[in-house]
Amino acid sequence: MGFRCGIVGLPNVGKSTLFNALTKTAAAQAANYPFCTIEPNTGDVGVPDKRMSAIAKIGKSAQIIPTRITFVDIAGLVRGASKGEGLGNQFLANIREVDAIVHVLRCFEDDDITHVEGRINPVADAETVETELMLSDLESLERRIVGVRKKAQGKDKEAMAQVPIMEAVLARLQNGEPARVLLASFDAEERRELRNLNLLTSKPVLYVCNVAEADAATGNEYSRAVDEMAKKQGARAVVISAAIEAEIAQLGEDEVSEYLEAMGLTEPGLDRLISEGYALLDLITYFTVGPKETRAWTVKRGAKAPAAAGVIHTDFEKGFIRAQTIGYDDFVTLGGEVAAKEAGKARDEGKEYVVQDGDIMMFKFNV
Ligand SMILES: Nc1ncnc2c1ncn2[C@@H]1O[C@H](COP(=O)(O)OP(=O)(O)OP(=O)(O)O)[C@@H](O)[C@H]1O
Ligand SMILES: [Mg+2]
Repeated sequence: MGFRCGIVGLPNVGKSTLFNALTKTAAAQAANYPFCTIEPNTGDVGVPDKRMSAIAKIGKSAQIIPTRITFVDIAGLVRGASKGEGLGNQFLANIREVDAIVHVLRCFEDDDITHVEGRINPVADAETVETELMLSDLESLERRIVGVRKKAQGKDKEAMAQVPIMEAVLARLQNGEPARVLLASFDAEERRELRNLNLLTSKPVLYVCNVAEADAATGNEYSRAVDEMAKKQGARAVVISAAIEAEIAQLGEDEVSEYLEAMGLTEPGLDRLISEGYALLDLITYFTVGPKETRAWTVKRGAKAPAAAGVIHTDFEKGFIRAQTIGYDDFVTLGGEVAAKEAGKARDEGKEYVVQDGDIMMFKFNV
């Protein structure tokens, strides 16, 4: 399955440059991982997590294996995409299949690199793309609601629950607002209904300001304008120079820190991008520790212990008995499993336990 972030934006803004850097870095970070069959523009990346080295040191693990998420490099969109312009239809179909959107905005000036609108204005670019997504949602909802209303009149329970959600979204879209603005006021049930509609504008968004190399450390006037816009939407934005990231991806491990320092950076922008993408997907991490490896596993926030066990193996979920659980802070402060047990900080958790980010878990199961 895997959780997927789609890289979206106007043509020629740096999406593929970023994607290539992402996937190259990933290969370097976890070379011991078997490579799954990968479609041309889909790539798995390891999620950097500083907690893992602390755990591995205490657990004397021979290896560190990060958890992974998937990035999808999607074709550039142009004005009119929702009416099939450019690669519009395919582009929109590709976005429908991702869980979250990484929206790349051109925030660098360079006369040699064509901008489809002939000027640099990332906020207007974001609106152009968002408008196409909204138009596409609007068209699809207007089409679907006719049938659902009919069913609701026939007292179909599912349809009766869907109609008010669809109407609320339609009202927002007609007002030029994306479906995601409704999430804040929706309860869990309404959110599920909204998610089931699988609209483009209900997916969470992260803005990436692709700046010139010289602006990577500080951002620039363009990225600050994007920041403002993101804040108003309750979204987040990161500043990255895809050009720098592409450069870093070519370097050897020992050259990276020197290069970063020369650029005034403390960490690769990609690490931040991956972490933000992970947060966007509403995922949390738990760990397993042993002499062989310290390993990170991903679950949806709110997942219970058996489901978490099932991420490792379906048998762990089917035969779940209990999970020995140590909080990350306890594990690190006390200095490992034995000490945590002595201090009474190794909890036996049952089927109803909601996994917390950073938990160190060991499952007891029986098949
Ligand atoms: N931060 C940057 N500074 C300068 N040039 C950049 C930067 N980021 C990308 N570029 C350049 O912009 C051009 C377009 O990049 P890229 O092919 O990655 O765009 P794209 O968004 O994938 O385009 P398309 O939608 O057409 O696939 C490339 O020549 C790339 O080197
Ligand atoms: Mg591209």
